[in-house]
Amino acid sequence: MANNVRFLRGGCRCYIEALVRHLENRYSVSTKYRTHWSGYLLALLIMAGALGVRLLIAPVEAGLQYITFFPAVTLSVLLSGFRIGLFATILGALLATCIFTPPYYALSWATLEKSFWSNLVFIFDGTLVSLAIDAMHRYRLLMSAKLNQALDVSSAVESNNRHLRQILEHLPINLILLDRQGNVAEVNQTTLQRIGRDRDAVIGKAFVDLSCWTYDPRIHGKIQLALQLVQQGLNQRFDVAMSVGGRMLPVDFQLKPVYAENGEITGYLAAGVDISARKQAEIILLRHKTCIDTAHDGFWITDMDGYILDVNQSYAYMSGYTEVELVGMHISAVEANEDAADIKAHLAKILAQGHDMFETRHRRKDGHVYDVEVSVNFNGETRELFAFFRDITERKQNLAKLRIAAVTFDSPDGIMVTDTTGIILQVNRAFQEITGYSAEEVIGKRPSLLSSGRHDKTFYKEMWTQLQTTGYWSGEIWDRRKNGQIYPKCLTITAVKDDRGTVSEYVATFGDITERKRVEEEIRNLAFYDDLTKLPNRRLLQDRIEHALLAAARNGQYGALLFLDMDKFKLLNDTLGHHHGDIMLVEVANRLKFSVREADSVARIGGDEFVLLLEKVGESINEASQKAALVAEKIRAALAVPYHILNHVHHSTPSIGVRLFGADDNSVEDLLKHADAAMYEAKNGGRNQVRFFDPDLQKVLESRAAMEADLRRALDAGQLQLHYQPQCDVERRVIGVEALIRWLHPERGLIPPLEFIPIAEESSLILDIGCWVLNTACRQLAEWQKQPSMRHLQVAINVSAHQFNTHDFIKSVQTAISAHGVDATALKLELTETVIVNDVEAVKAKMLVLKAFGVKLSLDDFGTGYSSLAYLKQLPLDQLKIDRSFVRDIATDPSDEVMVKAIIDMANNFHLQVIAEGVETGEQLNFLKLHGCEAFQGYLFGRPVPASDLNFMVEGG
Ligand SMILES: Nc1nc2c(ncn2[C@@H]2O[C@@H]3COP(=O)(O)O[C@H]4[C@@H](O)[C@H](n5cnc6c(=O)[nH]c(N)nc65)O[C@@H]4COP(=O)(O)O[C@H]3[C@H]2O)c(=O)[nH]1
Repeated sequence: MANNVRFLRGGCRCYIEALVRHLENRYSVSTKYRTHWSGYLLALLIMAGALGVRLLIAPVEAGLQYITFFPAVTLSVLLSGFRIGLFATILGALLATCIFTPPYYALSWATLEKSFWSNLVFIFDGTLVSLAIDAMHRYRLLMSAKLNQALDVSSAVESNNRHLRQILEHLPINLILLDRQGNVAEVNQTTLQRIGRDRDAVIGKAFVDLSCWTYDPRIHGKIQLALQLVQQGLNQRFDVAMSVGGRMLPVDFQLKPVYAENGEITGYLAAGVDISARKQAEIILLRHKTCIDTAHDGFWITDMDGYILDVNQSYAYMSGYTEVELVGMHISAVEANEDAADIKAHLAKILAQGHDMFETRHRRKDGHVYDVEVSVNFNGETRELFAFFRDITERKQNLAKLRIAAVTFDSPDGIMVTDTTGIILQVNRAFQEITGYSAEEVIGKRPSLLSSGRHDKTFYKEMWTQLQTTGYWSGEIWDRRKNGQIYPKCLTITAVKDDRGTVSEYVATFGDITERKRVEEEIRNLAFYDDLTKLPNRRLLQDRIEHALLAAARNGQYGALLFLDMDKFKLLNDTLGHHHGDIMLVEVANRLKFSVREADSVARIGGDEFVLLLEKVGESINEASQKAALVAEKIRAALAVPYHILNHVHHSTPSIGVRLFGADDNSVEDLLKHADAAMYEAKNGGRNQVRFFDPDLQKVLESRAAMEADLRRALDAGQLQLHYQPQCDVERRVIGVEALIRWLHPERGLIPPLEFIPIAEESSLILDIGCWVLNTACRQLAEWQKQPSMRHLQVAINVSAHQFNTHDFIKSVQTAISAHGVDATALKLELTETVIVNDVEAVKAKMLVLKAFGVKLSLDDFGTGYSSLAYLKQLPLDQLKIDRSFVRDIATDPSDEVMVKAIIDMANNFHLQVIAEGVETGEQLNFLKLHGCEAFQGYLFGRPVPASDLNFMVEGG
């Protein structure tokens, strides 16, 4: 039972809930509603209720049964709509038929028929009522919906306005509405809050006078201008700083006119946006841009294809292009190491890995290439490449320098680095090799460790003083190796300065110059010593004389210069050869060295000329002369001892000239010249002698030297001539001539050969002159041989010993003969006895060759020399010439008479022709004829004349 009650209660509650929902639906604002089962149930209940009430108040036969159901139908329509109303109507018709149509409470076909018209009317009415009520209901609903809709719109507008106002009030924009005069008409809350004023305090105030502008005249000006322009209908935009709570807020204001519907300007709207964030962003952007622009490094942005989009000033400066030129340029225009294909590949690599850092080289606008270090990043958002460039040319150069420095440090020169106090910091391998000390042994020590002790404190003090003042010292120094050996080194010390110019280290570079010194010594020996005898040469002698002169001036003592020349040395050289000559010179040098003191100097100044320098030989001129004479004599004696040279015994003596010198003398050259002059004097005086210098002699020698110079020029200038002196037979017929040289000096006139031939003999000039004479005489002979009257003449020419002894003398004679085409038998060479003084065999051999050509040989000046008769026997001579000194006094001096007779006899014995020269008188001629002389030469027959004059002489008889 309880369960049944609970079930019923539950069912009722469900039904009631359903009913409520039904009614809610029914009276909802919606114009639609759905027919629900609860509506049918409700209609049943209402119909049942109406039936119950009818039956309670009246019996079934009371009639008006349809009125019973009419209100129920109406209620059902009202509550549940047309369909339910129709349902209630049909239900009412059925109930009325069944209950109120007799027989009551029965439903049959008959009752249905009986109540057909009543039911039809009822159903028609019910349907009509249902339709009417439903239509009314629907109309109400529609009206109500429309009303609701209208109500909704107006409240939404109001709400929107409120909302909008709220938004405008609190929008973070300063909104200020101005009237036409520029006074504030309305202002939003944001602005009021920002400027810290009430609305009332602001409304009506001039916009330009608002306190937020901080009375800055520039801001006022800006606003005034904007107001003026906006009044002309132009929109304005300006940035101003608003004072907000004590700080300045940047605001971007837009001022626009507000128009009425008729297009008239009714006021202006000023809308200010807080741009502090933007400004901040701009500042940050500016900072970044400034950073990039002012960065020392170059910077650019490129697209992914390598075209430059932006570039900073540093890169522009670096590349030499302007920023404008660079923008749009492709990387390949500045890249020097990579070509376009390489760049493309490199860009792809950077895009793949997002970044890269590398070194390359860029080309400046002027073509100059420089090294750069590149750091590049790919920005995925902008799809751009950001690259920084650093010019590393200097760094590279520094690296190169460092490498060079490292190589230099590894150089064969020793290097030592010390700090400023002289403590050794570093040494290189060469240092260790040269000094013998390892790096560990010297680092931390002082360079004095290497000192040899050869230099005193002053030396090192001066070195450091120079280093400190100039930062550099260079010189030679003696140091000691670890093994104790002292060696010379060439040292350079350089002060190294830091960036501030303060000395930070000293670098000493040195080389072991032991070998160089040795070579230098060798060169010095070559330069200052004679290679053959190892004696000082002229240069060193001059140096020593200079010192001796200074010493003489200081100590007041005299010194002496001995100039000596070996007599007949040239002869030895020419006859036995230079090797013999050299051996003799070495012997002479040794004898000289043994003959003088250690302090004295012996020098060889050329050929066979030696000079001895004796210092401190006396305080007075007398004492000095005596001592010098003693030494000179000692030397003369020592050098006069015969020389044994390679199985030959050579006799030679010196001629010695002495020049004393004292405090008054100062010219080295003069001293040497004077000693040389004295030596000549000794030579001229008969050789093997000692002579002291005589000033007059000096003059003679000087004039000889001048003449030698003139003579040298004379040969080329054609100043030499040959004159010819006739040689006659007993019938006084000219059988030949002697060619005699003449010098036609342009200033001094005709110079006889005795004045210049001896000078030429002393130099090699005699060879040139001899060659000229030989050729000139041959040319003349050739001329005469063409003339019948002269053809028989024999031409004699003088040949000096020097000329005869030259190795090519024979060749020169042969050449002259064939060159001029002369008959060699007409050529006669007059030789002096000096030719045959030494190597008789060699002279003989030469003579034989000459004779083989047909050339005749005559021995000139016979009787004046040292000729031995043995020579006469051996030599293939044709003629002897009696010297004119014998002929001159032939009549007065009995010894000359004997001499001439002896010569003629000897010639006859040796089957030699004989000719007498210098025949001036008939007496002399007769004497000579009487004693068998058959040829004559002398003024008696004719003086030497030019060739042209000789023709007359011969032809004229
Ligand atoms: N007082 C005097 N003198 C006479 C007489 N007859 C000839 N003389 C001179 O005696 C010299 C003879 O020549 P020499 O004995 O070979 O002596 C020559 C010869 O040794 C040398 N000489 C001349 N020409 C040459 C030459 O071409 N070559 C060489 N090497 N020496 C030459 O110069 C020397 C001197 O030559 P000159 O002055 O020409 O002197 C010549 C001649 O002029 C005379 O009757 N009385």
